[in-house]
Amino acid sequence: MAQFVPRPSFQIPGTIPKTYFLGHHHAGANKIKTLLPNISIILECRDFRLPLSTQNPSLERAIAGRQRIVVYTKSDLGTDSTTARHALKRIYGDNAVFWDKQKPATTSALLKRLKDSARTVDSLVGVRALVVGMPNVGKSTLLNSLRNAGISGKVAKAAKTGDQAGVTRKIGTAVRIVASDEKGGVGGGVFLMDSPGIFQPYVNDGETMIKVALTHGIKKGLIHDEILADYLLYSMNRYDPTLYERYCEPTNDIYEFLTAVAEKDGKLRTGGVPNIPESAARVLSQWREGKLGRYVLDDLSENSILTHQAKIEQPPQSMSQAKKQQKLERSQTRETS
Ligand SMILES: Nc1nc2c(ncn2[C@@H]2O[C@H](COP(=O)(O)OP(=O)(O)OP(=O)(O)O)[C@@H](O)[C@H]2O)c(=O)[nH]1
Repeated sequence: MAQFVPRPSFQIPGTIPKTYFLGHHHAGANKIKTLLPNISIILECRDFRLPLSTQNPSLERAIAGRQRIVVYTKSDLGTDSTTARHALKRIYGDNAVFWDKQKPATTSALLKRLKDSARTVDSLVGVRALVVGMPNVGKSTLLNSLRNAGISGKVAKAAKTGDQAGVTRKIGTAVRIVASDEKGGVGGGVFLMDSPGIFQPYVNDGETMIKVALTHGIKKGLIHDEILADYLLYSMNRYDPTLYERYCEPTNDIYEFLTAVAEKDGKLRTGGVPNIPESAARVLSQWREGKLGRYVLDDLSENSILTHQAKIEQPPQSMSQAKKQQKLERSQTRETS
C-alpha cells in the first residue's frame, strides 16, 4: 500500500469569522483596566492545547509589567511530552504553570505561590489576585478549585462554570481563597476575583478562529462542525494518523472519515445512510474529551513562537483600525497645512 501523505496545509474557508468581540468582552476589558491598580497578582489562563492561540494580545498589553502567572489550563487534554512544556517555560520560566482540575497537586502548587505572596506583601487587606483569559479556558473552574483547596471545610462553589464560551459575563466579587493569619492562614490572606472571558478584538487568521472554536472558545455553531472536524482530521494526520485507527485507515478525505465514524458509532439515517452532521458532532465531542488524542494544536517550534511574540507586540491592524488611522492622519495633515 502507498505511504499515506498528510495534507501539507489546510484550506481556510472564506466564511470563517475574524472576530468574536462582544459587548461584555469590551465592558470586561475596561473594568479590568480600572481594577489593575489594586491587584497584586494576575493569573492569566490559557488553554494548554492552544498556548499561543488563547493568548489575547490586547489583554497582554493591558497587563504588561504586572506580576503575572501564566496558567496553562486543561493540561490533562494536552500532551504529556515535556517538549511543549519546556518551550513555554523558556518564555516565562517559573511563571508558566500547567494546571489540571483533576490533579489537586497542580492546584496546591499554585496556591502555595499565592500564599508565598501573602507572606511577602505588606498588606492588612491581603493579596488581591485576578483571573483573566479568553472565553472557556477554565478561569472559573480554577477559582473554585483554589477556593476549595485554600479554605478548610466545605465551601460553596463561588463561580458558575460550563463548557461553552461566555458563562461568566461580569467581573465577580473578590472571593477569599486563603484565610488571614489570625484565622490560621497567611498574612492578610488572599482574595481572588473572576473575570469574563475576553476575546481579542480582531483575529487576523481564520486558522486561529478554527482552533479556538474547536476548544469551545467561541459560540457553538459560528463555524460549521464539518469544517472543524475537517481541521481536526488535518491536525490528527500531522500529529499521528493512528489516533483514529479505530474508525478507518489514514485519509485526507473528511467525508470518508465521517462516513467511517457514522458506520462504527451508529450515526446513521433510515436506510443506513451516514448522518454526516451527527458524525462531525461526535468527532468533536470525542476530541474535546481527549478521546481522539491529547496533543497541542499550536506549533511550538522556536520560529513559530518568535513569529507569534512579534505579532503580539505589533499586532496587524484590522480593516476598521486601518481606516481610522488613515482618517486621523488625513485630519492631522489638514490641521498642519
Ligand atoms: N478536562 C478539563 N476540563 C477543564 C479543566 N478546567 C476547566 N475545564 C472545563 O472547561 C469548561 C470551561 O470552564 P470554565 O471555568 O467555565 O471556563 P471560563 O474560562 O470561566 O469560561 P467563560 O465563562 O467563558 O469565561 C468547563 O466544562 C470545565 O469543567 C481542566 O483542567 N481539565
